[in-house]
Amino acid sequence: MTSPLAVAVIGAHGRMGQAVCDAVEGADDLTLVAQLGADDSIDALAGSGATVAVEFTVPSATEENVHALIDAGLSVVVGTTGWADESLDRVRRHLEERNAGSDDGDALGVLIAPNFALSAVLAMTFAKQAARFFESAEVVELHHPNKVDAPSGTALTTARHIAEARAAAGLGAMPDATQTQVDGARGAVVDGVHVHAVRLRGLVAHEEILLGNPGEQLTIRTDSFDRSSFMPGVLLAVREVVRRPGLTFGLDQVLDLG
Ligand SMILES: NC(=O)C1=CN([C@@H]2O[C@H](COP(=O)(O)OP(=O)(O)OC[C@H]3O[C@@H](n4cnc5c(N)ncnc54)[C@H](O)[C@@H]3O)[C@@H](O)[C@H]2O)C=CC1
Ligand SMILES: O=C(O)C1=N[C@H](C(=O)O)C[C@H](O)C1
Repeated sequence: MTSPLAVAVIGAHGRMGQAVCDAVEGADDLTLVAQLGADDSIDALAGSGATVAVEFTVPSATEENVHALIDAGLSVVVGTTGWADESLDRVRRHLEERNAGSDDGDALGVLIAPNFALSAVLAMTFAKQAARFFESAEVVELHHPNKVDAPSGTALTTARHIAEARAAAGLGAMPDATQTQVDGARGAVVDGVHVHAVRLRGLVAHEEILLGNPGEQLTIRTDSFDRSSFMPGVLLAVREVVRRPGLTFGLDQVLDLG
């Protein structure tokens, strides 16, 4: 029998961190060896035996944590939002330097996913597939009011995928004759796609992608009613990241949906 994969959780006292600790403890093939909070240094992992870290913290801390975890010799699964292209490039380069000359078994991986819920991953995939067939597309994300960032990482990724698909299909700007009377009335604009953020007590994490043509509409909707929805994806990522040297962005890559 192979020994369980040793997992450290960074941001362990947060909403997602706590759920991840419980999920890891409930998995026969994983063992929880460290739980770090905001006041702990990554150096505290020395001697823990951790092979993989799961990182759910805050956008302002996540990149620094990931570099420190690579330096500490761990593969990393990241759910924290706020990843710009330049940050992803820095992590990709760091991994290339760290993995140069390593045996396959020693090479490190980092898997960053804006959303680990299967329904959300599929919604993003379907939106990307549908985008080229519609004149109009807008994204509405709806979350609990304790969320620190807007728009959500999922909505940003969805909008970017829609914009890429439209550009590849040669579609121009979307029809929109509106003159806004109040700043922000039409939401944020991400690569030409309008994105609207709702914060409402009682919600967890939800997104609607609205696609319109003359006389018809396609609505793609994903709802996470509970943080348990993210756990199968997080655990899958933990098991996969040790087999995937380098940077992987999006759970769709692991599910062969990319
Ligand atoms: N990818 C996905 O599927 C999901 C991603 N998220 C994202 O995960 C992040 C965390 O979300 P929540 O758990 O709801 O937030 P939260 O606010 O409940 O938890 C964040 C935790 O990180 C801790 N923290 C802050 N700086 C730290 C540092 N330098 N080192 C260690 N811990 C630190 C905080 O003290 C807090 O306990 C957000 O960016 C959120 O958007 C949330 C849900 C699903
Ligand atoms: O903060 C949250 O709760 C969530 N954050 C992620 C995001 O910003 O996309 C994923 C999910 O929407 C929940």
